[in-house]
Amino acid sequence: MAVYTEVSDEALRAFLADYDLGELLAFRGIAEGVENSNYALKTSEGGDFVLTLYEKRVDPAELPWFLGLMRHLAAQGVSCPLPVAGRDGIALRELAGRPAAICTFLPGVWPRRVRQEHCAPLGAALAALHGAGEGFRAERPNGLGPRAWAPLLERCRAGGDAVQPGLVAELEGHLEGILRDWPRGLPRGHIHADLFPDNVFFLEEERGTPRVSGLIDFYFACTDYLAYDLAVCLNAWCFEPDLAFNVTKARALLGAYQAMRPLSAAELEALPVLCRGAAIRFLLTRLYDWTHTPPGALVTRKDPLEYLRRLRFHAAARDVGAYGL
Ligand SMILES: Nc1ncnc2c1ncn2[C@@H]1O[C@H](COP(=O)(O)OP(=O)(O)OP(=O)(O)O)[C@@H](O)[C@H]1O
Ligand SMILES: N[C@@H](CCO)C(=O)O
Repeated sequence: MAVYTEVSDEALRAFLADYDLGELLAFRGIAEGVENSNYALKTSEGGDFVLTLYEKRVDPAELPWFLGLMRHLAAQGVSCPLPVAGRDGIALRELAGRPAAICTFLPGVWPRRVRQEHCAPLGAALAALHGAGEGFRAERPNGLGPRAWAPLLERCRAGGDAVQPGLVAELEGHLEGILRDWPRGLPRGHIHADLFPDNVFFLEEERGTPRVSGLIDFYFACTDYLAYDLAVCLNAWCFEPDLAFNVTKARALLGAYQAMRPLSAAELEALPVLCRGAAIRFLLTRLYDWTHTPPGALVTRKDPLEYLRRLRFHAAARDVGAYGL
């Protein structure tokens, strides 16, 4: 459930008076997502939009960077939400006491069950995203990169072993190895950093071939190793519901990505540790939410232990051969 801030009909109509979008025809809260409040809007002049009210976990000072990146990517042909400016040219505004922006609504649906056929289009879309990011000059450090992981684990220390006995010690062991092996000097650029299935929309083409129709939720985007984005996707897309790794999906994802941007020898060599890093990043943020969210809160907590299974898989991977290459 992700409508934390309620917006009244009157407040929304007053807000829209500053745009050239005509009359409000319909609006509804969107239940998905965990970070921000989202509403779908229909207006008489513009069609369909998404109104986002940025909740506590997004730093308002960073919003111009995210919106600027989305504007840049859209101008480069990436299908991503395009921030819509008011009549004064400003897209980032305030509504119900929160920073707020209207963006274009993207067609398609995200895959509830990832099939092998989704993975090649995903790889191509990721490579296109990385190419399109070139030329956006401002950088944003990855606030959930390697330097953040030890402090996050520390904050989970008190509650971690209640989730699974021995969890904190096991994670300390993994983290030490990840930080020791973390690569230096890989190609960098702007990465999405959270490209999970619920952030990628598809339209089904004839004969069941899916086509990516849009990428959303750029609020973890940052400037980091490009191959780390692939590691995030390998974790999020290539494990089955029983947490078995699906090497065919990985091969499709990596093959389509490499057809557009071949990985260097150093990136290939680093892939297993990048995957370990991506797994511990999501494990730790999930563990933090799991141990710090009061029962009955609106936020849907995600299972951190799914990422422990992934982490163990990557830790056992000797080299890139484990990913089908
Ligand atoms: N531009 C868009 N076009 C169409 N639907 C959108 C758009 N932006 C958001 N949505 C819808 O809103 C839902 C939640 O959006 P989003 O994933 O950005 O939420 P969030 O709370 O910011 O993020 P998180 O996934 O991190 O919880 C999406 O699953 C999608 O259904
Ligand atoms: N994609 C994240 C949540 C929100 O970014 C996860 O699954 O843990």
